[in-house]
Amino acid sequence: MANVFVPDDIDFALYEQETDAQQKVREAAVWVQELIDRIKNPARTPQAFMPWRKTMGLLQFRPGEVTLWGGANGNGKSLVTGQVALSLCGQGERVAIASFEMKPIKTLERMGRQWSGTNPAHPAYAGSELGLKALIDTYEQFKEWTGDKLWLYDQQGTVTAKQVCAVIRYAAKELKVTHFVVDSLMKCVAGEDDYNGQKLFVDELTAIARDHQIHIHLIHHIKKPASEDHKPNKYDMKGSGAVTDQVDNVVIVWRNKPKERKREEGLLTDEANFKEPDCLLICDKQRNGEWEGSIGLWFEKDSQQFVAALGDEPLTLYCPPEAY
Ligand SMILES: Nc1ncnc2c1ncn2[C@@H]1O[C@H](COP(=O)(O)OP(=O)(O)OP(=O)(O)O)[C@@H](O)[C@H]1O
Repeated sequence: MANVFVPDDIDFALYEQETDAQQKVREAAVWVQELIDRIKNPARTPQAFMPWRKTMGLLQFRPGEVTLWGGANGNGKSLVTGQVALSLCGQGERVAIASFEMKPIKTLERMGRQWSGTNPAHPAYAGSELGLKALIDTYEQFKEWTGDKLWLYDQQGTVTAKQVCAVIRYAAKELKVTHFVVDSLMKCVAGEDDYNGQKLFVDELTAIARDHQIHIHLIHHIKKPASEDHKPNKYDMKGSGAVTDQVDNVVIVWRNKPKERKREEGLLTDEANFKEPDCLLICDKQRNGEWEGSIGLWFEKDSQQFVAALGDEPLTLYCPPEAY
């Protein structure tokens, strides 16, 4: 299974130093030369995208940037970012996840379902020797596939911002990780009203991302909305407003509870089920990209995946999206 690294095994103190001051003032000609070089040699830099073909080209997870993933409790932030992480691995990226809310085994249980596209607890497998063998084979493949692609940091509860930054530096330097997922911001600071702590932490994350040329995905909660019908935006984030100012991208995961209510009440028509997504990814900021907007997704329960249209098969996450 994926590599798990724990605080007891590694001396993270070695990675606690502040980011070195960078040489900040340089003549513009240095960068103009870089533009000339790019024109002369427009070699395509590797790009990291979201897993769905319909999202290709809309939002990129660029090296040196931080993406803030926001949403209310239970709205699917961990599931979406887990699926994105698997897809990034499929695109050749090396990903580490530090969830201070969920144990690695639980994170991997969900990601295993997403990767295999199936629910191992499905009654179809029960009592079937062939079914059991197929499942074990699939999970053996999952284990092998994750080997040089996926790492999980094993520590739950509250940590200090300094510790988290050290873990990310370690992962970038020693494990050559290119994407780091932190779940979630509030576990890394003193509290919801610790505005300065939040600002300093996110500032440090942007510096680490830039210095190590990795992408950091930071999960964050929104303030309790007045109604679940409200589609949040970047101003609904908990804590300091500076957080959204500092990050490069903001994506909000909104679960369509009004649709779920209609279904429970027997009022959801086939047409509405087809037209209305189960989840919206609302991109409310993309500093270095032109697109902002919403992406509708449907929840596929067995695989715990989000798919692009009602009835779509789960995605093959071990391939890059263009291969689907
Ligand atoms: N759009 C959806 N439709 C149906 N079920 C959903 C949807 N989104 C999430 N869920 C369910 O909600 C559960 C919680 O999802 P998840 O843990 O990803 O939320 P979260 O936003 O990370 O929550 P928290 O903020 O509490 O960590 C999932 O196990 C899934 O079953």
